[in-house]
Amino acid sequence: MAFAPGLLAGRRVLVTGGGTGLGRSMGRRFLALGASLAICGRRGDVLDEAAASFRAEFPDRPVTTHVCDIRDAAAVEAMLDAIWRDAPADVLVNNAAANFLAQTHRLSPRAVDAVLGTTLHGAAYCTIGCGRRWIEAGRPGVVLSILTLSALQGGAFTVPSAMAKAGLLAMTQSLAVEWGPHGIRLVAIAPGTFPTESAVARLRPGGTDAEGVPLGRNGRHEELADLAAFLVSDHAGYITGECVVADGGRRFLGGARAGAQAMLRWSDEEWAAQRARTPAR
Ligand SMILES: CCCCCCCCCCC/C=C/C(=O)SCCNC(=O)CCNC(=O)[C@H](O)C(C)(C)COP(=O)(O)OP(=O)(O)OC[C@H]1O[C@@H](n2cnc3c(N)ncnc32)[C@H](O)[C@@H]1OP(=O)(O)O
Ligand SMILES: NC(=O)C1=CN([C@@H]2O[C@H](COP(=O)(O)OP(=O)(O)OC[C@H]3O[C@@H](n4cnc5c(N)ncnc54)[C@H](OP(=O)(O)O)[C@@H]3O)[C@@H](O)[C@H]2O)C=CC1
Repeated sequence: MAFAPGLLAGRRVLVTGGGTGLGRSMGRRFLALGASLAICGRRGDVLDEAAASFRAEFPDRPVTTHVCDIRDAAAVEAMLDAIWRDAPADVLVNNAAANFLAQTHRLSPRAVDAVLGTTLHGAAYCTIGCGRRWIEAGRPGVVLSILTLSALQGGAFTVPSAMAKAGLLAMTQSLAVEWGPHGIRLVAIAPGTFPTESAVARLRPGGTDAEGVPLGRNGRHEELADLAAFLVSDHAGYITGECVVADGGRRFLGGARAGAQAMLRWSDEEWAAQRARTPAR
């Protein structure tokens, strides 16, 4: 473990979509670092299985589950009321999202709404609900939103997701100003490829090689979880409105000079040949 075991001791963290994938990996890390955890999602059986696994590994750490479709603003309010009845949350992680590959000109209105409803509106309902409670109680708080590279550079064939994640970035930057005086921080992570069952099935039907990643591999869940733990901890207490990219350098290669991708695979001999071809002054 990279951090002091008590890094998040006493913190209550709500992770939306915390029953699967990256949300589950982050929740597990928060528990290991001393936090208590609330997770939500639409499928109760998935949440129960994740909670049972957490409790088996961390028997002294409180874990609660909340069946909630975050597209429904009233359901989000009911969930937050239930959490706050126990004790106020300190950290919200906007992780739940919806996405699939599709040609944009063929998307139906319901398809657009399915992605925006969860990824943008749902995260907004959760953020505003937590922020209002923190401000009314004079409590500090942290909101971490999980974005994607497409929030920064667009995302062909996942356009509603790119639009929603760009909206969350704008929310992060805007509320860092508006809520800063209340002691509320907003931060974000834009992950590259971190294989999960759901993302592979929806977005990489051909599997996940690390083509186009300068570091030559996909991200590991523990790397994202460690970054998330740092950002929500007091060690990041002066960071707000920022988005940290964790992509193995992928976006810089995308914008790199022509041929850079092939040059990554050049041997020492090919580099020597290139050196020899370079005219002296
Ligand atoms: C490791 C590999 C990763 C590679 C990453 C690189 C790629 C780009 C980076 C993107 C980063 C973002 C990643 C993620 O967000 S991963 C998380 C993905 N997880 C989820 O999406 C989970 C939740 N998703 C869902 O529940 C469903 O997929 C859905 C979004 C469809 C919502 O389900 P719901 O039951 O509410 O909706 P319906 O099934 O009724 O459908 C609603 C309308 O949407 C249309 N639809 C559904 N699927 C598609 C499709 N594939 N193409 C086009 N349209 C689709 C459906 O037909 C409905 O519309 P109509 O009623 O008009 O027919
Ligand atoms: N994996 C990757 O490589 C990348 C992932 N990301 C981001 O990371 C996050 C997690 O993705 P990942 O773990 O791969 O995917 P998952 O599909 O495993 O995670 C999505 C979670 O959100 C929940 N969820 C979906 N819709 C709703 C809803 N309407 N209300 C409540 N919960 C909902 C799902 O549970 P349920 O279906 O039970 O509701 C699920 O637990 C997402 O924000 C994604 O955009 C970003 C870049 C790359």
